Amino acid sequence: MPTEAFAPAKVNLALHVTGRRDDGYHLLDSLVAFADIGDRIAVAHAPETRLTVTGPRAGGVPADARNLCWRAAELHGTHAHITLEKHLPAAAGIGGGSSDAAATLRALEALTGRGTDFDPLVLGADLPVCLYARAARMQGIGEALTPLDLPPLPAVLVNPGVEVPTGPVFAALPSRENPPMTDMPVARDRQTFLGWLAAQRNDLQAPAIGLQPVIAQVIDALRDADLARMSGSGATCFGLYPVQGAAERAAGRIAARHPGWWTAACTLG
Ligand SMILES: C[C@@](CO)(OP(=O)(O)O)[C@H](O)COP(=O)(O)OP(=O)(O)OC[C@H]1O[C@@H](n2ccc(N)nc2=O)[C@H](O)[C@@H]1O
Ligand SMILES: Nc1ncnc2c1ncn2[C@@H]1O[C@H](COP(=O)(O)OP(=O)(O)O)[C@@H](O)[C@H]1O
Repeated sequence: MPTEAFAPAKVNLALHVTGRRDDGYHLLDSLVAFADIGDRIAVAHAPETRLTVTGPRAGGVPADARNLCWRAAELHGTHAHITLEKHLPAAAGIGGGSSDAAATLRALEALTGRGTDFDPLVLGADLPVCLYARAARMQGIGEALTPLDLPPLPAVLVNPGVEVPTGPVFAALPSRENPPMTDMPVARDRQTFLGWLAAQRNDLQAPAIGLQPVIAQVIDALRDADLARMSGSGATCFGLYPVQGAAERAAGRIAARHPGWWTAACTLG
């Protein structure tokens, strides 16, 4: 019987780059939320590690040891047949590979009863938050997490179909020492929260637009949202809407105008 796990899309609602370590990794101050859409993982015992990638976004995703799911299983020390049903675009700033690896580890724990006994950072800076899989403030290079309660946020995610590798976007930052997020208000009603969020930033947005100018068109396509911003190192952008129906209508409009883009309505929280 395979054991299944959900790999939700990760969205950086704000992402401040506050410094750089001696090893080149950047210090972050980020508000991370998770969507109710994502990839699906199933694992079953097997004589050796095997990966099958299926689903609408399987194209181009490696099905070998380059895949973070495969590496997660090897580090867990379990031979498994992993099935990855890919719904999220890859190299898109929404943690596809990291969330898949985290879901693989959750599924392997359920299958074997054994947890993760290695430092998840070896699989990437986004692994700790993707293992947590709930809204959090993320600091350090990604290892320091503070849990948060967010109001449910109806949203649209839009990706223009260009892959943006993370390293080159960090390398294109004009400044590596920027102010951290301001203190989040204690009241977490939607209006107060959105007012605060609008005053935060994604420091990777301008360098990513420099590398892929189409990202500016994506933000423009989301101009009727209460707030539109890029997630992670891009190119996926999110727009926040007052209610789910408004998000679904906006997603429909954007998909009709830009049939080549990946567009999805969801709720973040
Ligand atoms: C930028 C973020 C924000 O959540 O998201 P994505 O755009 O990847 O979704 C993450 O920090 C990405 O995490 P992850 O994708 O796991 O990155 P890693 O594989 O560890 O690193 C890829 C490359 O990004 C740069 N990097 C990453 C994280 C960090 N704190 N500082 C960095 O400088 C390094 O050049 C590194 O070689
Ligand atoms: N499970 C996976 N899903 C998608 N891409 C993966 C996966 N494992 C490894 N990769 C590789 O990692 C690269 C970054 O993908 P991804 O983790 O989705 O990006 P990001 O870090 O921007 O969210 C891709 O180009 C792909 O080749």
